[in-house]
Amino acid sequence: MQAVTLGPEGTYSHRAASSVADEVEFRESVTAIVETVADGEYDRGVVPIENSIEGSVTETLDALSDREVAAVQEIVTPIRHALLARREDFSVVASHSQALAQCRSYLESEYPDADLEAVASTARGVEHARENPDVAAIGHPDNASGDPDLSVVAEGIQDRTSNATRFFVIAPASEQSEAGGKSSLVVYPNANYPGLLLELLEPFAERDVNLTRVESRPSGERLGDYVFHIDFAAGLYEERAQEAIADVEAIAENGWVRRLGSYDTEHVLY
Ligand SMILES: O=C(O)C(=O)C[C@]1(C(=O)O)C=C[C@@H](O)C=C1
Repeated sequence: MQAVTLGPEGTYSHRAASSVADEVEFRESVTAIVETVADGEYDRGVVPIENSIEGSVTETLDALSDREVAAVQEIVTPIRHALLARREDFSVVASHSQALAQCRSYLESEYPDADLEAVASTARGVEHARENPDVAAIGHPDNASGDPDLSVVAEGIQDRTSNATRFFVIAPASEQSEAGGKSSLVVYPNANYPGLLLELLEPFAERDVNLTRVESRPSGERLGDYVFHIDFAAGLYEERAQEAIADVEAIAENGWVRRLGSYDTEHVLY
């Protein structure tokens, strides 16, 4: 199967995508990946959702509320970052903003004077480091293999050894499934009153459905107006999930509820 993910070659997304697809193509942004899968150009896309240190990948959440796709699998993978450079006296560290944030304490203590440059992906940062000896990159250590000019200056530089990122494997909306141990919803209530969030969550608590994540993102419509991303540990085939969603739909009657579908989790090591 073919999948599209964040490029260029060598990103963590590429590694995650390789576990579900034998052919991987690249795009420059998560939004472009979600768009191309929503349009049916690709059967599968792989996008980062959330990191154990830095939290949600907000561009992904926003793309998932703007476009209709299905989440058909969840991939959880440990993230062990390396510092890659042509020489040890660099002045700039380039990487994806998530990776820079995951190594914040290390960079502050070891390279307090370095300028941090956020680029489209870790592998894009590696390209900069290859081209410019003043630049070091944060990425997977294998990005240095086969390149005699690029060395691994340090390994395991993430601020916690438990660092892990969760990815969604996405598919066109028609492939939404009811089978799986977890499910995701995006809810826009288009309302704002005391107790709204409590009301949205109660249907799950009442039916003993465990919520695994609740995230709010600004709707962009007006200040204080939110879209909620809700993940829970039940399949959409289950009566308790269907009933909870029916309640949520009634509360969000002036807005909308998008089902990303149900999926299982795969833990990938590399
Ligand atoms: O830049 C990459 O290598 C990516 O695949 C993106 C990404 C992310 O957005 O979180 C994926 C995993 C790591 O958490 C760091 C960066």
